[in-house]
Amino acid sequence: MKIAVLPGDGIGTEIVAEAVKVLKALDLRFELESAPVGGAAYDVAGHPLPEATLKLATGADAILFGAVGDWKYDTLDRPLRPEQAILGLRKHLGLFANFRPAICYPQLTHASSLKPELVAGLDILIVRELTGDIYFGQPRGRRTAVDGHFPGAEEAFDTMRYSKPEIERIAHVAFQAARKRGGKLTSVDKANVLETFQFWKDTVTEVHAQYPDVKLDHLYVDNAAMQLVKAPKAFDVIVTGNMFGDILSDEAAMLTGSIGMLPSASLNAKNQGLYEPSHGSAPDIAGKGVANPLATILSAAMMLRYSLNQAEAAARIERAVDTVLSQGLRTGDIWREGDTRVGTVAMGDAVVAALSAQG
Ligand SMILES: NC(=O)c1ccc[n+]([C@@H]2O[C@H](COP(=O)([O-])OP(=O)(O)OC[C@H]3O[C@@H](n4cnc5c(N)ncnc54)[C@H](O)[C@@H]3O)[C@@H](O)[C@H]2O)c1
Ligand SMILES: CC(C)[C@H](C(=O)O)[C@@H](O)C(=O)O
Ligand SMILES: [Mg+2]
Repeated sequence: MKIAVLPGDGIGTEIVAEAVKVLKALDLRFELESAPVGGAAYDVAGHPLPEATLKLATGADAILFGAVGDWKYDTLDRPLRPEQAILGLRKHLGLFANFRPAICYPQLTHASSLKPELVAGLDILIVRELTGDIYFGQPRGRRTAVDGHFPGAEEAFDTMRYSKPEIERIAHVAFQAARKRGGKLTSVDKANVLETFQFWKDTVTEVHAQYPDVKLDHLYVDNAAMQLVKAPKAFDVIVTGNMFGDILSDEAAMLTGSIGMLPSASLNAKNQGLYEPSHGSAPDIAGKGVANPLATILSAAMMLRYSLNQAEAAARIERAVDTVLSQGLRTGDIWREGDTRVGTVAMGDAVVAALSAQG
């Protein structure tokens, strides 16, 4: 089993180091090989996704990814910015199915942005389509407007588009996930305004015919954003497009206590996967040793389960995370009065200690 380790920049290097430590503490045989990506790769190789990094990722059984991006690269041409590395990996590897589970650990109900009773027992799954939508639609660019409110003015444009097979395959993934869970799927769209999302809604409805055991409902994205903070436990699985999924998953993260708690898995048709926390490189806290590594550690657990066929080892990591939270250990983002505040490394060490205590 070969794991490509791509820490990236910002807190990426700090959090991935902890996840690697946890993986090495398991009694498993795998080969870990690291490569620079994002700003770190731009700094040494002049490109955020160098050929060698892409080759390593392509040949690996799974990829453990940290985070990329920093405001200091914002003046670069778009193709050279760190974020293009993660977008490029998703596109090159066909990682269309992104799973973002928002689980509120019982120990963290008081760290949630919502009242504890609204999030106690929360366990929802966002299935985000990851290789289409306005993120990748062509054409895009800048030009002189020939019509619109200001003809003759400079304008910028992107294209929102989804093909039927793209919607069908993510719908199948989501229905199957819902079938294994609570049997309820909510498709989130903006069909009242956008043709792309009327097509999305129609297509998801058609695919539903193959999953009569799953209850399907549809919500407009603005209502979904509101319902997520009003009654998040009413959801089970949410399926949505690339951009809405990006936004709703950050919102859902705060229900669990912090964006530092939300792992993710991005899978392709061959079940090859890239595993990364849902958050970014957090330039505001990078280098300070305070970032929460648990989303990355939990992403490593998802990697063991989904790509490496090691469900038992995955469960061990999840139990170890539960243990450190029960011990009252908290990084700053989830710390509340009475908890023990720890840094990134101490949190990783505690997870390793909890693993060895399992025997
Ligand atoms: N997949 C990725 O690599 C990814 C994801 C999101 C954003 N980004 C990029 O990251 C950069 C920063 O973006 P942003 O600030 O909008 O989002 P961000 O997710 O990096 O940070 C948002 C806020 O959450 C906090 N935060 C994030 N992760 C944390 C953790 N593990 N522990 C504690 N606090 C944490 C940060 O300190 C910040 O206050 C941008 O360049 C953005 O494009 C990359
Ligand atoms: C960094 C950025 C391109 C990325 C996205 O928008 O998909 C991030 O926000 C995420 O959620 O993984
Ligand atoms: Mg995001």
